[in-house]
Amino acid sequence: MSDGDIDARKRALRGKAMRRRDGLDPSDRSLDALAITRHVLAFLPDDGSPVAAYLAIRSEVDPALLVSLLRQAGRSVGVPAIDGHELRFRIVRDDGPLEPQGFGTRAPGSDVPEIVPSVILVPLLAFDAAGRRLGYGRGFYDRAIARARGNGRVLAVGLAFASQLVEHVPTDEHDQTLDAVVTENGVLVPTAAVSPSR
Ligand SMILES: Nc1nc2c(c(=O)[nH]1)N(C=O)[C@@H](CNc1ccc(C(=O)N[C@@H](CCC(=O)O)C(=O)O)cc1)CN2
Ligand SMILES: Nc1ncnc2c1ncn2[C@@H]1O[C@H](COP(=O)(O)OP(=O)(O)OP(=O)(O)O)[C@@H](O)[C@H]1O
Repeated sequence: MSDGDIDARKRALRGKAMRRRDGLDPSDRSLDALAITRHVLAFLPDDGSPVAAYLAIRSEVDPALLVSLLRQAGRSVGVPAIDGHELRFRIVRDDGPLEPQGFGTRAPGSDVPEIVPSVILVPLLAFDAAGRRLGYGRGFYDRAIARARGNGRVLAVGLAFASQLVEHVPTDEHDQTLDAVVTENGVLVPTAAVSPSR
């Protein structure tokens, strides 16, 4: 299958997955985010290492409570800022100013120090049981995860509502598979053998 076909399949799934997630009831989303927070806290290595989270947009799983609990536990937490084609994870501070980043996202400015995360919490539109993930289609997270993996051990953990699970996410060679996906139902650790996607 050509890359063009994969891109077209991704685009079709992206639209469908966005509509499905946007259609979830907001109070269900809040309750599910609470359950996801509990599952993540039980699952993450309790080693005080830095964690990359994100500032939720649209109907994403909102990790805000998780971020404050991790910070209260003394961990550095970063959120993504776009720097050219790369994401930098800048430290979250109380009431620190945020700059608009496009697509409704905001981030701490370039004066704010970066973290090198040992865990990256990843937003997504759809995932499958093998840990394949679909994002907004700019490849930012694929590049960030690939770079972090190139520099050492990192756990890429998707945060998702269980209803975002699909049969199969089409992938190309750039796509990074998640080490785990946490939903309101618990932690999904993908089975080792990831079958070829095409
Ligand atoms: N909460 C959150 N923060 C995040 C991400 C995310 O997925 N979720 N990102 C994960 O990557 C990065 C931001 N991703 C972006 C993705 C697309 C565009 C963008 O401008 N997209 C379109 C506009 C489309 C539209 O408005 O409908 C464009 O190409 O012009 C900007 C940022 C970093 N921060
Ligand atoms: N490591 C990489 N190097 C170069 N290009 C890449 C890399 N990763 C992804 N891309 C390119 O970025 C574009 C978007 O990728 P893709 O559709 O996989 O994004 P996504 O996973 O849906 O979104 P995101 O990672 O931004 O949340 C594709 O054209 C892909 O080829």
